[in-house]
Amino acid sequence: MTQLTVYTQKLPPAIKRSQILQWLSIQEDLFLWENAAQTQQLLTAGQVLQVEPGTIASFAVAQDLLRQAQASFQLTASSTWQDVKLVGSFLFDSEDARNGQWGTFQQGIAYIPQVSFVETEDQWQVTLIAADDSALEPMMAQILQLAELQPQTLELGNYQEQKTAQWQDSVAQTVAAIQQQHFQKVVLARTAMAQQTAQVNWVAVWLHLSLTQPGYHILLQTRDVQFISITPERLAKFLPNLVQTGAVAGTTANDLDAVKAKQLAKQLLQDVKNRQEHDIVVQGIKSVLQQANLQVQAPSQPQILATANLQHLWTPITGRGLVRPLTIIERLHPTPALGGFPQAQAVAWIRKVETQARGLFGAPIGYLSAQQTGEFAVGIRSALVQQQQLSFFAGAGIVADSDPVTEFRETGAKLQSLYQALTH
Ligand SMILES: C=C(O[C@@H]1C=C(C(=O)O)C=C[C@H]1O)C(=O)O
Repeated sequence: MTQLTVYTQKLPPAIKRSQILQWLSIQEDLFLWENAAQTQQLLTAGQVLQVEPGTIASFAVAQDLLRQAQASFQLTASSTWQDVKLVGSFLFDSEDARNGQWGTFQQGIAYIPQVSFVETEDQWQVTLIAADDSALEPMMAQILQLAELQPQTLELGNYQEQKTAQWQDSVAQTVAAIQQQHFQKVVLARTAMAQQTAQVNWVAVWLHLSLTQPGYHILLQTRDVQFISITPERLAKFLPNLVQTGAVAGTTANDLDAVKAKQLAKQLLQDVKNRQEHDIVVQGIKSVLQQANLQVQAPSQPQILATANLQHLWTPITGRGLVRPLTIIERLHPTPALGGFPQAQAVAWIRKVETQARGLFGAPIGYLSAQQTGEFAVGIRSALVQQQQLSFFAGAGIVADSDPVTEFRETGAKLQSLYQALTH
């Protein structure tokens, strides 16, 4: 095997993000990521090290890719292991036999990209992993000459949500199972479909989301299949000896009128059912961190996390100590915000009552450097795009006193989040 070297350099200040995006839009295998605070961006193209074909991108396989990278890549004076990143998305439930419905993404996806652009604190840098750096200067020259990419919205038709009666029945069945004490909480997902009526540049759509929507902005594209998300939810951010995670669960509407929005937030903070739903997630996450021997800190009361059309209860949670990122992710996922509690029983129930495989929906999506720093979000407010067809997914936490009609409305609003954001 040719020796691969990690070349990192600062970008010339004249290069604009919209030119990088223009260049990316003519590349293959894209991973575009921007955090919710818009302080970090990671935009990548190509793959240099990937999971063997036919193998599930499990947490162990991902860890092994990073190990292989460290064993075989060479650094230069200006690059560090921080510049070598694994990107991708794991599966929500790798045991679901129906994941084949997700085509290109049926095994999840994890790889080390060939070219990565990273922005931290207003400074862009590029990393190329290759046999030599001869491609780097021509690439910079090409990007500098490109026009700025303009944002694009999507034209969608034939929007159809999963049938009401069928879904409300599954909520009622779940409530009954909870009342019989099989589990305390289960998150049930609902789907919607729509057709793209015009061709679009997905990088330009991602740019539109980045310019108009709160939350993370994530696009995964491989062989003309896309997974796109504007999730508000962090699964975990990893810094040396620190993991920052949190519980996002409990939902109400948002409102353009600030007074009304505040009123809705106040009601949500006082709502017994939502607080209970939220608390199950807080306890679930805390106990995972404690079992990993981390020192856990969290405020005793939730705060509000707002998206364009919704408001959620949110409790930030940190763990300090010896952090092994992929082990933490493996244990956290799915948190009771997406699976339920207890975890194994909830996931088995989801597999039984939901009509489709979740694939990447609700799964950890993000990046991790060879220095074990990085961040994973929870892939909600998301859609899979296959041959002009978009499949949207949304879930709601079901507890003992959930009402099927209210939960139906909540999933409807969540399904609408990305639909509205893509088309307006
Ligand atoms: C499952 C989703 O959202 C999750 C469930 C929530 C809830 O039940 O209140 C809130 C935020 C998310 O953790 C989704 O948006 O699809």
